[in-house]
Formats: sequence, C-alpha cells, structure tokens
Amino acid sequence: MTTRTLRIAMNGITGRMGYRQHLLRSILPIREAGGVLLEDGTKVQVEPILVGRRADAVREIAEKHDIAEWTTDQDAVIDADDIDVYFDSQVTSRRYAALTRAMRNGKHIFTEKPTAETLEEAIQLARLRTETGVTAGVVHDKLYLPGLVKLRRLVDEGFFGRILSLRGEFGYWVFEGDHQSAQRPSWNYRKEDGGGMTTDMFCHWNYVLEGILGSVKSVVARTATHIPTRWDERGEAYDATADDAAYGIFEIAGPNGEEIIAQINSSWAVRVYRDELVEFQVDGTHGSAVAGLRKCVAQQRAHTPKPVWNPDLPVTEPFRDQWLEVPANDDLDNGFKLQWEEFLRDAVAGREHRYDLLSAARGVQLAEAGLASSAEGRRIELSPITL
Ligand SMILES: NC(=O)C1=CN([C@@H]2O[C@H](COP(=O)(O)OP(=O)(O)OC[C@H]3O[C@@H](n4cnc5c(N)ncnc54)[C@H](OP(=O)(O)O)[C@@H]3O)[C@@H](O)[C@H]2O)C=CC1
Ligand SMILES: O=C1CO[C@H](CO)[C@@H](O)[C@@H]1O
Repeated sequence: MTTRTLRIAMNGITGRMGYRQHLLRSILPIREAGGVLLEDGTKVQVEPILVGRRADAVREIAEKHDIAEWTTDQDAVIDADDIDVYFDSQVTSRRYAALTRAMRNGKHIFTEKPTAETLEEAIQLARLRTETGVTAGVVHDKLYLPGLVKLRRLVDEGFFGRILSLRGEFGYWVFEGDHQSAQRPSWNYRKEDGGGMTTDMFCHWNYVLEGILGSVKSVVARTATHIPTRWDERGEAYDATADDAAYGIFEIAGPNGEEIIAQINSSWAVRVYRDELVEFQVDGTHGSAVAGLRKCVAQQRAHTPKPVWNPDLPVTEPFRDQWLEVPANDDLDNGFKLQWEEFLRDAVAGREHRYDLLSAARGVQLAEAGLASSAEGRRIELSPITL
C-alpha cells in the first residue's frame, strides 16, 4: 500500500551522474516499482521534478521518461512548499548555495560529493543540518559496491586477523580530447571550475577507509598534472590547471586503535592492467583480500604460498590462481539506488542518514589536506571535526 508520495526536485540531471545513476538507475526504477518499502509494510512513492539550466535538454529528458514536471527556475523549486526533497548533482561549485537554501527551507537533501569546495563551507552545511533537523544524505556509493560489501564482511568476520595495510589502485586513461574525445567533462581538469583528482577522489577515499578500516588520522600526498593540455567539448585546447593524479599515504586508526597504513594511487593518466578500474588489497596477519567494484578474492594464512626471490628463474607460482572468490550470498542491487532507498526511509522516518554532511565534511577535509600536503611537501594530521 502506498501511503504518500515524496516530491523530489532533481537538479543536475542533464549531467552524467544525475542522469545515469540518480535518475535512470535509482529514482525511475523506484517509481516503477511503486516506491520504497518502509519498515511498517507501507510504501512511499517518489515523483521527480526535473531542474536544469537548459530548457530544451531538461524538457527532452522529462518527455522521454514520462516525467510531468520540470523547470529551469532552481530557486523557485527549492522554495516551493510542495517539494519534500532537494537533490543536487550539479557541478560542485554550485552545490553549497543550493543545499543551504534547501535546508533553510526545511527540505530534506540528498547530494553528490564533494558537498562544497572548501572545508569551511562543508562544515557550515553540516551545522545547518543539525540546526534545521532535516534528513541529509551524501552519496557514499563505493560502500554499496558488491566488491566492497564483501570486503567489509571479511573485516566484520575477523578474517584478516590484525589488519596491517591497504593498497588501492584507481584509474584509467582519460583521452586528451584531440584525436579521440575525452570521456570525462573538461571542468574536471580545471581547478578554477572545481576539478582535480584529489578533490574528486579523496572524499571517496575518506569514507571508504572509514567504512572498511577506521578513521583517517593523517595524509601524505603528492599530486601531479601529468597531461598539461587537453581539448574540451568544443574541440578547443585548454590548460589543465588541476591535478590529474594523486599518490597518497594515509594513516588509519583501526577499530582497536591499531595503526593501519593505506596507500592509494589515483590517476586519469594510467593504462589499466587490472581486473577492475579500482582495486583495494587488504593484508592482515591471518589473511588477505583484493576487492574491485564487483569481485572480491581472498587468501587465508594456511593457503599462503612461500615464494623465494630468484630473478634467475621463471616465476614459480601461479599467484592469481591461489585466491578464492568471496561469494555475494545476496542480491546486490545498484549502489546508488540502495543508498537512495535507505535515505528515503530515513527521510520519511525523520531520522538522520548514516552517511551525512559531517562524514562528507571529513571527505572535503581529507581532500584539502591532500592538496596542502603535496604543495607543502609534508605529512598533515587531521583534526577531528566538531559541529
Ligand atoms: N559519486 C560518483 O561516483 C561521482 C560523483 N560525481 C560528482 O557529481 C557531480 C557532477 O559530475 P558529472 O555528472 O560528472 O558532471 P557533468 O558535467 O556531466 O554534469 C554537471 C551538471 O551540472 C550542471 N551545470 C554545470 N554548470 C552549471 C552552471 N553554471 N549552472 C547550472 N548548472 C550547471 C550541468 O548542466 P548542463 O547540462 O546544462 O551543462 C549538469 O547538469 C560533481 O560534483 C562530481 O564530483 C562525478 C562523478 C562520479
Ligand atoms: O566515483 C567516481 C568514479 O570515478 C570518477 C573518476 O574517474 C569520479 O569522478 C567519481 O567521483
């Protein structure tokens, strides 16, 4: 039984994330299913109201997907009394003002990361949420990925013994845009437009590390702009002013305060010789695991081979074959959709969402610290954020 409908103003749906992950893979399938099942057995339905600056593009999406309402007037829709939730996947630089306005108007918010361009603004958003009491959710999609769900399960089951380290490899080749078009928007490579690898990915790495291992205490990073000139959507050359790679080392406090060292390479200037575009290896005294977006393999202490270094001989072990796949044992749906469903239940119940603006502020803090570490050539400790 459907008890009510949540009207969701969706801003940024003409962009990659807004259209594909949030509209196509999350809100439309939820609407198609008649809504989200609540704890009391009833359902809450969703109705998107599309928002964007280009009328033609927004109208086209609305018509294509049978969405009755759309607008180019962002402020009016945020102010409207009949809107329950404001969603934002615009370019990062537009987010702070829109989220602030929405929360001041008593709307629940669900938003892409990073929540703001500066830590100060990210903290202000988190404070505003506590003042207004609305439900706020920030995309933490990586924690819902099948690979990372399995990895987290291994941690919870004590598979690793004492966890020692994590190494992560993220990236792929993003074409420069001259001979072959770039597969990411050009603003991603301009610092003045909110672009950059560190800004983009360290806010993910913060919640991934927190969600799998523990809180991040310090960072040492070296960023780079490996490709200084790129070509934009109109085929015009521009200077890449933002970093396109970040090499980071993070000190983590594990669940019992133990030190865990994480090291993650992030690059848009690397060619993939991996099974997936991101992979994390966790090593512990009793076992190790490697998780990608979907797959996770593990090796126990008792199954660990004993390689002996001898470069004069061909490799002695089929190392990749010595790992066992970790089963899902569950139906793992699209991560964005799963988080939307959880957020909508929280919004209806009027309670906090577990991945909120405070967690997002810690992500922005890590990104800022990573950039500062690289610029100043030093290790930076992160102070706890209090609201
Ligand atoms: N969680 C995740 O996995 C990912 C998250 N992201 C985050 O999502 C956000 C969007 O990224 P992405 O979808 O890749 O970017 P896109 O460039 O594809 O989309 C940007 C959106 O913002 C709108 N926009 C851009 N400039 C303005 C402006 N001046 N005024 C109003 N609207 C504007 C665009 O509208 P128009 O179409 O009219 O230009 C479009 O709807 C970013 O904050 C990014 O960090 C990005 C990738 C992955
Ligand atoms: O999560 C993400 C996946 O990859 C992209 C980078 O290539 C990011 O933009 C993004 O935030």
